[in-house]
Amino acid sequence: MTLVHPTQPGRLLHGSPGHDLSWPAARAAAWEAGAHLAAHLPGPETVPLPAAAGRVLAADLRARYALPHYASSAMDGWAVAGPGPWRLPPATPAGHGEPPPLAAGQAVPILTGGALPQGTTAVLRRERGTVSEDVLTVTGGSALPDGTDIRPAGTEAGEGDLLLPRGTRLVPGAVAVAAVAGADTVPVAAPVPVRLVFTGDEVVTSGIPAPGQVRDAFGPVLPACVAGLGGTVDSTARIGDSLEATLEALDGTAARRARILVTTGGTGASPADHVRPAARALGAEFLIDGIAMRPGHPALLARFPDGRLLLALPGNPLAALVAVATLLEPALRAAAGQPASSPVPCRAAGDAPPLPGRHRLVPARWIGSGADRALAPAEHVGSAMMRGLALADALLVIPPEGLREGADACWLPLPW
Ligand SMILES: Nc1nc2c(c(=O)[nH]1)N[C@H]1C(S)=C(S)[C@@H](COP(=O)(O)OP(=O)(O)OC[C@H]3O[C@@H](n4cnc5c(N)ncnc54)[C@H](O)[C@@H]3O)O[C@H]1N2
Ligand code: MOO
Repeated sequence: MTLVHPTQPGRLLHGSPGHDLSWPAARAAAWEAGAHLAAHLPGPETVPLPAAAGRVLAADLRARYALPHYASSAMDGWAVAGPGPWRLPPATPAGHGEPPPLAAGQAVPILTGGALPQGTTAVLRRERGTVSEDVLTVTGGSALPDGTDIRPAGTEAGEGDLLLPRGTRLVPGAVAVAAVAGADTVPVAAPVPVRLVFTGDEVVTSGIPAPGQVRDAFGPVLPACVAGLGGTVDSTARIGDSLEATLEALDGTAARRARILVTTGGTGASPADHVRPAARALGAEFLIDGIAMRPGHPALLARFPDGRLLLALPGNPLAALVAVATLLEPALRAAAGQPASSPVPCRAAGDAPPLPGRHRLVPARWIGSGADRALAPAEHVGSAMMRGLALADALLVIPPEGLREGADACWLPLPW
């Protein structure tokens, strides 16, 4: 099976392809640019826990007490002491309060999560017990080993255990563990304000596009990508293909509030493409001026004199999202105080011919299982196509020398 076609002969590339940065070097440079930005952002702030979702933790979070902090019941039923049968106190309702101690041969009703009385040796779950005249027995008479359905204190964490390292993005599970561990407020990294600028006279945002028009693939998705990587969308703009509009979009009041500007389209060298000329006119330093990768080679990373980063994504939708995974992911993660991510080793399903000097990133899906698990490139993965990416599990990274069926390869997570 052939994964991708080799370079079409005679295909023109933007700029001077010999100067495109290699894909690994581009990722490293994007990380460095983000880390440089982070060093110039305001320090961490403390926010109430309910406002912390999506933010990045600025200090290690430790358990303020053992989890659970008291021995508790894992089931609704009875706390029992010693071997049965057990005598029940008359008409004691199950509750969550501190119960009186149990002597051997006694039992008391208990609820899931309830504190166990001192002396408890096991919990008998409701459906396994029979009560007759205040005497409780195990239904069917089987034994109840000590420790059954007891959650001992500290089984999940001891007091002071590290639960979330600094740099963790506070996804719902992380917020929940912070809450159960006793956090009321958390220190989070300063927000990284991002401005999104969508270019293109031909781009329409609703309905059926006329011939020559395209439906905007980026407006509905880039905010989610930015949030998923730890950034905050501060403003958005939609502009036509003019230099004046591009200059204003990159340097107006809203643009100056942002620390990272992300543009879509207009990265080429045609008279309708204004991102590079505008960046140059504004004195930007080009950190990455094209990447030796496919798709997405015209992507650009530049720094304005005031330190703001410009990340220019190519207009072709798959190219743009591959550039998000290649550049925005490391840059924004670094700026937001998260650790670097690295490509993950895997096996590739199928062959890919060499493409000298260029990495290829292909939307791919997992096939097989166990030792046969491998990433197989999806269909519909042309640079202007979204169908393959839509159902992909990952981006398969094909090195310039290509891949043989079953060869060791690596993958990048999708940037959301
Ligand atoms: N002569 C050459 N032409 C092109 C080259 C080349 O090397 N030489 N490279 C091609 C590659 S690769 C890419 S990628 C694109 C990059 O184009 P631009 O960044 O300048 O983007 P545009 O020209 O504005 O648009 C390209 C394409 O993408 C569509 N587009 C733009 N915005 C959106 C959007 N919001 N949603 C969906 N689609 C969008 C646009 O309509 C065009 O079809 O250049 C190639 N050309
Ligand atoms: O290779 Mo372009 O960057 O078509 O997508």
